[in-house]
Amino acid sequence: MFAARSASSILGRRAFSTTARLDSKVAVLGAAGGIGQPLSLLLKLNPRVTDLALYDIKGGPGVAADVSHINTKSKVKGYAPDAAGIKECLTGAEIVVIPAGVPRKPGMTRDDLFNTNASIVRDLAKACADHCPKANILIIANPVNSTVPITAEVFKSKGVYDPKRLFGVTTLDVVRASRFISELKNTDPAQEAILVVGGHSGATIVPVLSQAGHNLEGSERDAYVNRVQFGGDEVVKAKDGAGSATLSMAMAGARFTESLLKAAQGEKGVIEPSFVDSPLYKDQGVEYFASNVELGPNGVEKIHPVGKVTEYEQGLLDVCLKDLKGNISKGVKFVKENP
Ligand SMILES: NC(=O)c1ccc[n+]([C@@H]2O[C@H](COP(=O)([O-])OP(=O)(O)OC[C@H]3O[C@@H](n4cnc5c(N)ncnc54)[C@H](O)[C@@H]3O)[C@@H](O)[C@H]2O)c1
Ligand SMILES: O=C(O)C[C@H](O)C(=O)O
Repeated sequence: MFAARSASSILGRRAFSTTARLDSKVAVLGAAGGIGQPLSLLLKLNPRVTDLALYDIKGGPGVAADVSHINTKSKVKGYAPDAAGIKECLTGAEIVVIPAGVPRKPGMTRDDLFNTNASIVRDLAKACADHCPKANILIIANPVNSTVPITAEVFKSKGVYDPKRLFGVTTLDVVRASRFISELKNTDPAQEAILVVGGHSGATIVPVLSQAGHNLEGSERDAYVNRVQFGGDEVVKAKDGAGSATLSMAMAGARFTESLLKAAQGEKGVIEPSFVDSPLYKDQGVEYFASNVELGPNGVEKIHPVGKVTEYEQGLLDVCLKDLKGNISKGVKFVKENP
């Protein structure tokens, strides 16, 4: 079990169980990409995953052959981009993780990816609705604030939408928020649980530091919030044209998948932040919102409210809600106009 122990230490506070009680097929769409490859590796190391199905428009079978040599029990299969390939890949999947899509280059916003990624996600969502309508769908492809509504609209149009099973993966924002505060406070980042709410881009990412008992003031607070909101840009800039966060995102995606599997296998009290179809701000016209979500055997079990915020955090939330509304309606409109 060397591999499993290594993975648990990679994932910090979330240690893997060594006993899987159910068959759990996980499919990765975009498996040969910068995120897809390390994510597939981490999923191969997770004993809760019994079948790993790896699909990409290019290179899925190669990644699968490579990962399949790792001496953990799960079966691995790679799929080529044809109708039979995606059908077989998705059939029986309990979880589908979607990092397929183009990443940012310096100077771009996530919204600049919309024109390319909207149709990629729409088409993959159609395949999921056709071949695994009851699977939990985890959207990593950006802009998440729009690609989640796109997926929902596709599922609605096919009459199989279950709001409890669609998740925008915002875990990386929480991972960053805990890491960045630990750098300021000299604490163990694995023990820091900073709530991050809203969405997944710039001003829609709202860290609620006050609830974690940390008090930052003035320019230090502003710099912290800015770093959490624009952590993705830090990586895009450092990679200098070679893409965006891949390794930290793979860790975050593997952590979210592990949490869903734990909850599906009966563990109680599993909570992860996620961008979901949420009642919290529907009265303000915001249909999807990220907050802490308790996971269960049927996906979303309970959506936690944001809770008490400071006046400063409320100001961040107000800006977030305005931006989110536009991002969401852009995704909805796209599917209506390009079904
Ligand atoms: N949610 C987050 O926190 C988060 C974090 C990092 C990156 N991302 C996003 O994830 C996406 C992927 O990033 P990356 O660095 O892995 O990019 P990448 O270009 O390295 O990989 C993308 C992969 O998707 C594949 N692909 C493209 N179209 C496809 C299709 N129709 N079907 C199947 N596969 C397809 C490509 O062949 C490629 O292998 C980007 O949109 C990026 O912005 C999101
Ligand atoms: O910044 C990006 O474009 C990728 C991702 O959304 C991130 O937060 O790292």
